[in-house]
Amino acid sequence: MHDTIELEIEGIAQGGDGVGRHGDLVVFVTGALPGERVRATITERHTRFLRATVCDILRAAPERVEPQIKPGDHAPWQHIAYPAQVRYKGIIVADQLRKFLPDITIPIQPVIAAPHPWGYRNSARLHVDGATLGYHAAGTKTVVDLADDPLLLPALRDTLRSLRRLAFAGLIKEVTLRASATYGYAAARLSPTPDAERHALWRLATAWKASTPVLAGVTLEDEPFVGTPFVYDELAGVIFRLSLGSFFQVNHAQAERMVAVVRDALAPHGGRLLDAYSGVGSFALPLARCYDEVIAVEAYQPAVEDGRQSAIDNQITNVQFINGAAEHTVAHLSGPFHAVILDPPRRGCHPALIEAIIAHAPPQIVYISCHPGLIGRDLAPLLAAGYQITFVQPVDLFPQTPHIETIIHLRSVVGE
Ligand SMILES: C[S@@+](CC[C@H](N)C(=O)[O-])C[C@H]1O[C@@H](n2cnc3c(N)ncnc32)[C@H](O)[C@@H]1O
Repeated sequence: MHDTIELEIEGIAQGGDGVGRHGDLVVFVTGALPGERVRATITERHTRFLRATVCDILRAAPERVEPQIKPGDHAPWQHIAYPAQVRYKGIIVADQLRKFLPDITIPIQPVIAAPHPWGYRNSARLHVDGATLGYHAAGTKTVVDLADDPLLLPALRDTLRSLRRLAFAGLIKEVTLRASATYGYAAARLSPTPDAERHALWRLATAWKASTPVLAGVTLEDEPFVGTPFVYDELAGVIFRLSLGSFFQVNHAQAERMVAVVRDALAPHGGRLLDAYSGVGSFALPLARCYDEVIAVEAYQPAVEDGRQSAIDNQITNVQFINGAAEHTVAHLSGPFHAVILDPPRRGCHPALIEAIIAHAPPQIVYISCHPGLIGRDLAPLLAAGYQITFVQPVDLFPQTPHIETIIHLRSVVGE
């Protein structure tokens, strides 16, 4: 039997929970908003804090709205009006920076809000359990059926609707979808169950493609299977070839804005740019015209192949893609670099990469974080090496969720 407590919610935490107090303890309450009084069920007890989940809202905040998706794990902030989501994301970034860098006054720009708070996602990864097709419930492997997902672009909603009409049970355990935001079509990747027969999978993929006008192809894992294995999408004036497994920002409109922010931040351009964790070259290729040479380092081979092919397709000749782990590769590159972009995955930058960047001593660095809690850890050695933050620009790539993308520009003040 879990205990319940009543409390006032006074703040918002990294990760999206409301924050209140119970006696001397801080309480992180999932589903609660600042300004609310709630009754909450305690789910975890620690020495200095508790975790809890809202069970009754005794006084609702004016920002609270009716959720669109039930159950709601897939869009954990959908109960917050969109302008308040944007405001809270700004507060979270500011709090995290203050926590890790308390002695530095940091200019934080207002969060760039998304133009479409719903219907923006260009990719999805769904799981299959028997005849249930859906997403994992938060922190579990339980597959929750979501008849329709309003976070997705229309091409993905159509593609999923037609898959639901087919007999996929027992054949597949996972489906990855990618849509082209520019051209309005999709491709899919199936992960088969161990017992699935190839011919049965082929019949499923063929029937799915034939009954879905916007579905251009289906791969079996990474193997081309039916139709095209690629999606083409245009970003910042470059047409990208995208394999199903390559990273590409899920929110196309906001990805355009990110490229513009990074390009403007790095002006004046010229010389050599290093794009570490480059993916398919979402920054490297659009910025190629601003530099004499761009070196893009990426660990995932299919993304490197996509990047190289996109460079050829777009007649970009001054970008070199290197397939390798950035932490092993960058130290061996010959410099100088006039600017560096660091856009690591959620776990942040490898310390060996930060060391290698410091050794190259580029005058400017753009660090892009998708985890505000790690910004301080990754930036501390750069600040100690003589870089200063010139500005911080949060961008909302993930409406209806507490995830935040933050662009940080640093300039070397060594020798100034
Ligand atoms: C957040 S994504 C950024 C990709 C790209 N900058 C973009 O905006 O599309 C991080 C990328 O880092 C790659 N990656 C992960 N670990 C890596 C490593 N150790 N070295 C190089 N690349 C890595 C991932 O495959 C992914 O493409």
